[in-house]
Amino acid sequence: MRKNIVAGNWKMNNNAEQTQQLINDLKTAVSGLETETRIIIAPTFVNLALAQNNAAGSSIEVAAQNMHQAKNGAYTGEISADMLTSIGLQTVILGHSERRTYFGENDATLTEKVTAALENELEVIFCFGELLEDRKSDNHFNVVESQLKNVLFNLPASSWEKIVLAYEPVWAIGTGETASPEQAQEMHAFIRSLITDQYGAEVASNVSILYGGSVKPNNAEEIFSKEDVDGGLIGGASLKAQDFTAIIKAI
Ligand SMILES: O=C(CO)COP(=O)(O)O
Repeated sequence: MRKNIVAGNWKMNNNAEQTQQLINDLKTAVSGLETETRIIIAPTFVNLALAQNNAAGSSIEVAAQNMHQAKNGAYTGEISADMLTSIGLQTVILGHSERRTYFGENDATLTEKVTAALENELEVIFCFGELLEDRKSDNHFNVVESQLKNVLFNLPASSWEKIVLAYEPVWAIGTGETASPEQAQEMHAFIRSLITDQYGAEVASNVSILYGGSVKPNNAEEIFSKEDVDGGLIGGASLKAQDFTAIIKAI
């Protein structure tokens, strides 16, 4: 079911003490909020169980930033879907551009990861988006279309209940440069039209499509006001309780 979501991707930030502190601050900040918006935070692997314990009883959900596609085995340093679900997690972020750029993840690996996550009944926040050169060469729609088709469009329609999309133009991540609300809406409408063509209007209208890339308290409201933008995946601004809360309130 399509829902507004504000998710914080903490990336490689916050040690155990900082994780506890930020969650405590967030809990206080969101406790009085009358909101239907789902609030998700994605701390680093080593602090997931701690975060899960700290967030218990609040409206804050905890997600992982990544997982390995194999069930288990000789993959030093990796984490499986089963390990995530075993500590009560329900959601994993997959396909972030930093994973693609620095760790060589591609459509083939991501297809395996999405399949493994869904087999373990994890919800997937699937990230994708074009590079600056793609946008400059007017190739951004083609890039996004192939990223979605190659990984997600072989899934059965029923799997889409467990998919959240996060459009993150790479040129807007951590740069302070956001897509304009119009650029975000244009791409989100295009994404929804692709899903309509492949799966029909019902599936398309039920998918939450988040925007990510330099969302801040001062631009969130305008971006979120667009019809096909169902919230955001927030990096830097999710590391401060006050900023993250302001973004949640902007929905
Ligand atoms: O990558 C992002 C979220 O996954 C966005 O990061 P910033 O909000 O820091 O640009």
